[in-house]
Amino acid sequence: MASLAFSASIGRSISPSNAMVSDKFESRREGFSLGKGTFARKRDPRDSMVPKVATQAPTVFPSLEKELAGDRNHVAWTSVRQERYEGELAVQGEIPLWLSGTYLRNGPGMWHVGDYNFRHLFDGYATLVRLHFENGRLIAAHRQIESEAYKAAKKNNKLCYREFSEVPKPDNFLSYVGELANLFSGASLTDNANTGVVKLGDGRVVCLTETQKGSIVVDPNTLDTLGKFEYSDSLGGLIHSAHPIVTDTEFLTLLPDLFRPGYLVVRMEPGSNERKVIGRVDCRGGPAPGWVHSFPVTEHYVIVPEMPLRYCAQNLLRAEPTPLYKFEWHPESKGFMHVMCKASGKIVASVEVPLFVTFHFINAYEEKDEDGRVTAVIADCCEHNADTTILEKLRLQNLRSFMGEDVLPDARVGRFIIPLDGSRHGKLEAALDPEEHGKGMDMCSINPAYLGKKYRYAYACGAQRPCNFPNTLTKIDLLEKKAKNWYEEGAVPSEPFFVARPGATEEDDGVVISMISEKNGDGYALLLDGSTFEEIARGKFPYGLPYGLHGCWVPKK
Ligand SMILES: CC1=C(/C=C/C(C)=C/C=C/C(C)=C/C=C/C=C(C)/C=C/C=O)C(C)(C)CCC1
Ligand SMILES: [Fe+2]
Repeated sequence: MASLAFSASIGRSISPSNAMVSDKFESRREGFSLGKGTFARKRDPRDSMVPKVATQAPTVFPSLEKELAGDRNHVAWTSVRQERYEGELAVQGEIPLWLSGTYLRNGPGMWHVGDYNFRHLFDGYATLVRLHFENGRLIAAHRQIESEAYKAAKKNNKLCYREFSEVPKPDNFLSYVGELANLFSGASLTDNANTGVVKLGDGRVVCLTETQKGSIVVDPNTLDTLGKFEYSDSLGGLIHSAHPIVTDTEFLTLLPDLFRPGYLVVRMEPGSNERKVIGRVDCRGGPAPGWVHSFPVTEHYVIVPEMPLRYCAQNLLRAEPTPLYKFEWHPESKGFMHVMCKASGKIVASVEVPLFVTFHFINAYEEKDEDGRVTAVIADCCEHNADTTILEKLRLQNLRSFMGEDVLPDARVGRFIIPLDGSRHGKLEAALDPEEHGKGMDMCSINPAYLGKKYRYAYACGAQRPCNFPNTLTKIDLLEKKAKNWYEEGAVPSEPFFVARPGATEEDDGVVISMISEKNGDGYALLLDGSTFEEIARGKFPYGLPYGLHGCWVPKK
């Protein structure tokens, strides 16, 4: 397939009213050459207009838009146009002068190799986006992460590693046998670090996914891939939680044990690559540990969720995806919450809870009585009403076929109440009426100063129905049990990320950053006031970016 003819006028300066200045481009999008390999894809009628998008003010293609059915070509679910970009964004509104630093957001942004299109949102090759705020100005950049999986796909023009749902096709039986061996050793698993990005206490910035080998160090200024983050311990295992708890003083994560169902709770110090075991939790139900995409902590405890949606060794081996991918729903195995003391590794509570499905914990804290004794742990999460269908809804075909029907399954802020008095059961209830946020709830953040502590506010994506994906930015007030919602028709916002104002004393004194993929193919970075939840500024990208998952903040030194 031919690469698109590429306008020669790249790397030029244009006026800020044209949405960017001093833009640096490299290879051009789908059907584009990336280094040696060519990622060729069927030509999109809009590709011919790419140079316009890159060099002019917001470009809408009204007649073309009408011709395209539904949201088939929503930019949120379309591979990123080009491998990298950097430029200053024209800003409407005012960026607070105190906002000084870099927001990084990671996510799967390229969903094809050659002519082959991936099927699931989580399969895409990682696209890292950077928003640098300084003196009221906003410089944006994006770049593909150079994982082995991405480089091999570019070089060979085919999928070479096992992604979330995609499996490379073995050329013959012998290579299939080899492939099985590779699976057991982990060699065939992807290192496509497409899920999150964290800043460690020592300043290193690491992109992550659920395979341990997919821990990749990047330069937050240039977005260069610096190399693998190699864990120097011998704890082994192939997978870990995609969301470690990272503070200036520690890195905590969970390593699921698929052979002897359970989890290792491990800790790593800043400056070190060695994880040390705090303790182990044995599963109480099921043939395998529950999927732990994330987990919460309090000041003194690590909470280990045992979700009835469990890893499945047979599904890991399959060539074709099953409805729940590498997982299986085992309601008979029940759901549990375990509480481990961070200092001793002892389990202080292990309770059965109602069935649940969650990917993202919001926060947790210790509830105390009037004498200051801890009586319970409260853990909040984005809970999908114990329904796994959200995984299927996140298939690209479903995301790309929105025709106005309301197909997003309901979700809520699930609040676990875990008593520490030896009770055998814990509770799970909605922390507020889910109607407040349109019964959509995922992709959450809090003020990081409240991590593990009693808190009042959470930011997340909710729903304005009908929709097929969370389409609002939502501020949840857990005290008043109310929500404020930001919504723009047809827009797909990414996870709202809270940055506190230096010196703030109120929990919600700061800004919320999100990136918006618009219906017309455009996109912008959005700043909302953390308290009023009103827009304070937006910076328009030269073209819309695909949806992204999780981010982190790197303050200016
Ligand atoms: C690559 C392999 C795996 C990878 C797992 C990955 C990449 C998991 C990523 C999970 C994510 C991004 C979950 C996000 C959830 C967001 C939701 C529910 C949003 C809802 C909106 O309404 C394993 C499967 C671990 C195994 C082998 C290989
Ligand atoms: Fe996540």
